[in-house]
This record gives sequence, C-alpha cells and structure tokens, in this order.
Amino acid sequence: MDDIRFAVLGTGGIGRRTLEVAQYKDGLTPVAACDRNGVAVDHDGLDVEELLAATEGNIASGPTDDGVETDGGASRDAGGASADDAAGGATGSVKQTGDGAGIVASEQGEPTETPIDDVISESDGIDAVVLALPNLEHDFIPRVAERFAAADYEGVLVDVLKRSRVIGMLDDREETLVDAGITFVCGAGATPGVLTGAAALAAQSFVEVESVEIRWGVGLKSGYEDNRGTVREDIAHLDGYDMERARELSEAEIEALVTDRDGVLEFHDMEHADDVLLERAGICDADDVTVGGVLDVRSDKKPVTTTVRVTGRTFDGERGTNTFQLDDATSMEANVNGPALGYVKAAVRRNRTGDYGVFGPAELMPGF
Ligand SMILES: NC(=O)c1ccc[n+]([C@@H]2O[C@H](COP(=O)([O-])OP(=O)(O)OC[C@H]3O[C@@H](n4cnc5c(N)ncnc54)[C@H](O)[C@@H]3O)[C@@H](O)[C@H]2O)c1
Repeated sequence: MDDIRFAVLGTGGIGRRTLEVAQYKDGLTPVAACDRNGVAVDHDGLDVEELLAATEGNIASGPTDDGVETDGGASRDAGGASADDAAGGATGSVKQTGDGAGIVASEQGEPTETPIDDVISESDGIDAVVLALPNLEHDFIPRVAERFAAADYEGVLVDVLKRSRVIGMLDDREETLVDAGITFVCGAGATPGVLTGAAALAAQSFVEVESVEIRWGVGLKSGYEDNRGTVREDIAHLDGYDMERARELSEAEIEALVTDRDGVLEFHDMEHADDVLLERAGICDADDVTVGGVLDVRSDKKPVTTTVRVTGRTFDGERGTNTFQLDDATSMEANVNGPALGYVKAAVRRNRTGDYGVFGPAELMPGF
C-alpha cells in the first residue's frame, strides 16, 4: 500500500503510543498531532522521538480545573473557533497544568486555541486520523467527525471509543460522512476493537451464537500516570458512578477511590460497544454480549488474562465455546494501538476504493 499520512488527535496516554507504535509499522507517516493546548504539523513527517520526549510525563490530560468541559461544548460553524477547541485550551492536567502542558513543550508544537480545527485545515494532506480523544462527553467524537465532513475531508477516521451509545450517534451522521468521502472505523482499540474482531472470527465455527463473554485484565503500574484519562472513564462504569460523576471527580478523589480498593478496580456488565458492534455485524444480539474486566493500577501484571469466549452451536448439532486470549505479556497500549493502526490500514484500503461510511471492527472480518 502507498504511504499513509496520518494525524493523531489527542496525544495523551493512548495518542502518544499511537505515534510510537506507528514507527514499527510500514508505510505510516505521522504528519500532524494535537492535544488541548497545541498542534504540531509537518507534512514531511513529525519527529516522533522529539515529540515523545517532550511529552513524557506531560500529557495535558484530565478534566479542566475550572469546571469547563475538556471535550464539550456546542457544535460549531465551519470556519470559526469551536467550543470544543476553546475548551481544550483550559488548564488542568494529570502531571502538568497550564498552557505549557502537553504538545507545546515540543519544539514542533505551536500553542493554539483551536487544535482540532488546525489539524482539519491541514487535512488535504492527511489520509487518516486517529481520534485518541477523551470520551467523557458522548457526542464529542461524533461532533469532531462532523467537523471533518463539513471541511470536505476525504479520508479515514478511526477512534478507540468505548461506549455503546456513541455508535448510534455516528450512524446518525453516516450520510454526512459518506457524502464527504469519509470511511470511519469506530471502536477500533482493544475492547471494543481487536477483541470484537476476535469474537467475530471465533463465531465463524457456529451457525448460531449464544453468548460472547469478554473479560479483560489490565495491569497499569508503570503506565498509571499516563493513563489517568482512561482510568477516569473506566470509573464511570463502576456501580454508583456515571460519566458525569466521573468527570467531576478531582484527582484526589480518584486517588482515594483507587486506594479504597487497594488499587484494583473490578467491572461488571460494562457499557462497551462490543455489543452493538457485534450486532451490527450480524454476529449475535447485543444482549448476548457481556463485557467485564479487572484493572490493577498498582501492578504491571495483568490481574486476569484477557479472554473472549464465544459459545454457539455448529451446523452439525454440537455446542462449543471458542476462546481467544491475549498473552499476559502484551500491554494495554500494545493491544489498543496495534489494532487501531491495523484498522487505519484496512480503512484506507476501503477509502481508496470509494467505500465510505461507518464501520465497526467486526465488519472488517469474515461475515456471519
Ligand atoms: N477501546 C479501547 O480498548 C481503549 C483502551 C484505552 C483507552 N481508550 C480510550 O482512549 C481515549 C483516550 O484515552 P487516554 O488515556 O489517552 O486519555 P488522556 O486523557 O490521556 O488523553 C486525551 C488527550 O486528548 C487531548 N484533548 C482533550 N480535549 C481536547 C480538545 N478539545 N482538543 C484537542 N485535544 C484534546 C488531551 O490534551 C490529551 O492529549 C479515551 O476515550 C479512552 O476511553 C480506549
């Protein structure tokens, strides 16, 4: 495949690793990256080493200190500064706060109040965009997609969002995306993502799928500081919490919650989009899919092995369970970014043949 020029929106825990992992994949040239404070653009290719060094422990994550949504705000008119972008300029970070946090610490970074628009204005020279943005507000990513469409971006968007309800919001915008020439792959990280794809593969032995059980394990000790955005979003899945409550938690409250549980957070019946993504691929009903997991922020070791179990009936009357496991040695970052970039490549192939619209990771697999 020809070279793919790609951009990363959000250079936090995930986005930084997207840039890093891309160095090990063929034909991927990072040409733009942004976070809430700044943007870096170089159509000849960003200096990833320098950018990673400058943002090490400095990722401009977390919600804002001043109560402004990091990723919220009303949708915008093309051309003007957006509430999304303006919100991104506010202070508040995991390890560093203020205007100097994040990408602006890089010699390639420029401060801006409109980071996403700045990338959109370069999008003629961009084939694919990885959206590694927070999801604390559900329609943020769909609205960002709309903004690319409004600018007549013709190319690929890939996100690693988690929540089931966001998929419908993207479907609602499918016509707009198709008209622009956008191929959007949603939920293309680990779960949803490669595990959803694995479930679709495992289901091929069956003529009827009874259940899909996804149970993930993540050990984050060495990556906790850089993954607080993800941890905050995961907290919203705990009993008694929702996105709003998780968004409003201070860093100290999150610390206390984590300490209360000895660093181990266990999740049941999570609203992960694996369910609707498997249903839209025709594999099974969304109700037949369950997702749970265990996150240990104090140990590098995975507390449980990440496993997908697909139970079904074969054409010749047998009942069986096909199982897919990730090795305990593979990190969350490897399992999110490897697939996200793999789906970038799959999506660019589709986009270049004129196949536009919204796709899930299970649809880019054998059909059921
Ligand atoms: N599907 C999966 O398997 C999976 C796994 C892990 C994380 N995730 C998702 O990945 C996403 C990113 O997680 P993270 O840990 O990297 O979060 P993070 O908080 O570390 O990083 C978010 C980045 O987005 C930037 N940002 C925020 N608002 C912005 C705005 N308005 N404009 C421009 N940039 C903005 C921040 O500055 C930061 O760089 C989350 O939504 C998380 O749920 C998915």
